[in-house]
Amino acid sequence: MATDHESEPTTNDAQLITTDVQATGTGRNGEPTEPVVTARDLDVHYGAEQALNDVDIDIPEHRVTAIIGPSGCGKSTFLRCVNRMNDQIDSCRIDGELSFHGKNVYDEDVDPVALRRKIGMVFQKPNPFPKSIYDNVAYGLRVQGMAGDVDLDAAVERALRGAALWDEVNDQLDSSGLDLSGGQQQRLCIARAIAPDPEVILMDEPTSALDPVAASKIEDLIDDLADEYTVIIVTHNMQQAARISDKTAVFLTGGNLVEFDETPTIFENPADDRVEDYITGKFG
Ligand SMILES: Nc1ncnc2c1ncn2[C@@H]1O[C@H](COP(=O)(O)OP(=O)(O)OP(=O)(O)O)[C@@H](O)[C@H]1O
Repeated sequence: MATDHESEPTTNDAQLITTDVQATGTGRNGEPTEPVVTARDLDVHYGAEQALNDVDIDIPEHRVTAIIGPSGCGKSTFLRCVNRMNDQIDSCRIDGELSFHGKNVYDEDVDPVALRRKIGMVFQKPNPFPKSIYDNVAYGLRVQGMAGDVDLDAAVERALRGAALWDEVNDQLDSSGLDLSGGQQQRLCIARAIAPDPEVILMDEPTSALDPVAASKIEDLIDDLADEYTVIIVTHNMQQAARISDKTAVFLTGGNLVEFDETPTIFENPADDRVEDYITGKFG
């Protein structure tokens, strides 16, 4: 599948991408990787309430990064900062830096719509539109003004294959997306997110509304997606984080990121006692 890395950047892409970022991690194949999403001194407030406190993190490309922590510690807030979904919350104030390829996404010259083409999102509850399966997947391309530039049928098929749904729906593309099972609906939402060929996919508890079989299919899919995309997933399920992620970030109360490391290290040998207490169930 052709990726954005291979295509010429558009003006909007150029506003988002700089190359002055150092390689800091290693990918699944052991090769050095660049951070794709970086936070520095990131503070988020809703009115007077602080939701994130001085967060620093470098999220590597083509890996699955899990964000875990107790309820209210700021996991979803962090995720929403990455593609500026918090813009829609009037009381939300962001200080510090949240960068995508070294460019602060909150700079005035960043277009949030172009940013969200590069950084797609999948939510907790499957939320297909009351449209056909085909139109659900084509939606992202149409809204981004890309539908005239690509072979739409091929792009829809590629996204449905990428979301491991094509074999189940290829003979019913005109049926409503709402008629699919919950797990299929969530894979349809993943197809919708990957159709515009983003670099990063944000997932906010994408399996918590699904039965175990459907959840397991999504977990397998997330593993495959990391070959092509950088995945950042918020999950309440620590076993899930341990199963599917390469790196894990642990946020604790007060919106503090207390530890970020390779997932086996976090679960088997965390540096911070509070993380050990949290993952062994002593609190949270
Ligand atoms: N739209 C909002 N308006 C005001 N306060 C908010 C808003 N969204 C979140 N908060 C507050 O910010 C803090 C962090 O919330 P957030 O949803 O990011 O945490 P979380 O770790 O994702 O929680 P959960 O695991 O329960 O989903 C909480 O105190 C929450 O009440």
